[in-house]
Amino acid sequence: MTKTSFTLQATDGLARTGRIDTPRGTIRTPAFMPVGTAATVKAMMPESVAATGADILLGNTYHLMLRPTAERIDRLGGLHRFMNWDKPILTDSGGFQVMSLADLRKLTEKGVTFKSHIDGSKHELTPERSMDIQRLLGSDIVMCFDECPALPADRDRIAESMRLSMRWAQRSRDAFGDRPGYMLFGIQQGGLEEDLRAESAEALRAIGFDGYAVGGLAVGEGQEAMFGCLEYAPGQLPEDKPRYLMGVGKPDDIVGAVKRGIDMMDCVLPSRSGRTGQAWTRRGQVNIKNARHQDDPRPLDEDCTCPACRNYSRAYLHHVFRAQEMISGMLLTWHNLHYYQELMQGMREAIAAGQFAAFEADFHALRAEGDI
Ligand SMILES: CO[C@@H]1O[C@H](CNc2nc3cc4c(=O)[nH]c(N)nc4cc3[nH]2)[C@H]2OC(C)(C)O[C@@H]12
Repeated sequence: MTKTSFTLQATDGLARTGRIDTPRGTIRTPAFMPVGTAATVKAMMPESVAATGADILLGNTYHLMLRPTAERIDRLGGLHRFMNWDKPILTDSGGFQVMSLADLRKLTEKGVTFKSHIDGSKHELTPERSMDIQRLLGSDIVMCFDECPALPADRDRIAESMRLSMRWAQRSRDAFGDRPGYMLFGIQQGGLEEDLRAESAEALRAIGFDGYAVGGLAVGEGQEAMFGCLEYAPGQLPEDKPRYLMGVGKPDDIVGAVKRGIDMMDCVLPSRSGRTGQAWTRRGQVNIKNARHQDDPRPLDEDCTCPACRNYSRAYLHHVFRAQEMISGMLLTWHNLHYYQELMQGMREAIAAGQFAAFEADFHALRAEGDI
């Protein structure tokens, strides 16, 4: 199969379930994408990531262009071969990471120049260069090169930034060209301003993309403001294409986003917090480094089938975190990613059965406040 397609299979309220078909495999939506920033989902073997149920993972243009460079990965057969992951990969386009990680950034109409946070070397990213890097990586889903303003920002700054991103979206589309089997997603901007978000959605729709991301969120605005934006932003985007909310989030963020019509999400949280001893479970959060787990023979989550919950006690996990053993981050990252994928599967089934409201009620009823 050389084409790509998005098929909506069922809806329940604004929630949707479907599939994105690509030559490298099918992505079941709603989908959660583990983050594999530097060509690895930290502390996980690729086969373990697949075992958690992930259909797709995320890579980053910014990190890979700096090290080992997109040209080297291309010479070695592309990112899938390089990192031994043969399912779909979505790559972010670099603008957001430049603004959150690089030094000495200079933003012009052309693009962004910056110094590497790794070795201080000078680099430039433009829509054209970002498309070229993502092509060299072999990314199945390419993101437009955009600018994501830090919040809070005044309305004029948000409008100006959004309009720049829309001009960059056109340049990204033009530079991407015609690539059957590969998808290009536009990214909506506009901060928390409904009319600016509508203007951005119309600009993207006029250009035409294979999917549409809600960008500019999960940048410190908080869940209430994010959900407020999600009351209208997904509905401004084409209904027949995937809607991707970038950088989200905690389990309750994810359930709330799917409820409001989001199909895809990514977040460093399950892997990053797994490495620090923070476990996410259906009953809430467990900080395994807390002394009260020291003698607890129970698993993290009695109902979880992941290797950490099947084979180890809280006492063991507590011990290996205290002892700073490498297995600690491996086991908790595996558990967290497994839990996130179970959450997504549960929502896909609930939407297909017209039971999303009941699923959401159960989700919240089970979650205790604080450490369990
Ligand atoms: C919980 O993780 C922290 O929160 C950020 C995730 N939030 C986020 N919002 C995003 C927006 C955009 C966007 O508008 N455009 C493009 N191209 N990519 C984006 C990527 C994004 N990721 C992570 O980013 C930092 C490093 C700030 O902390 C993490």
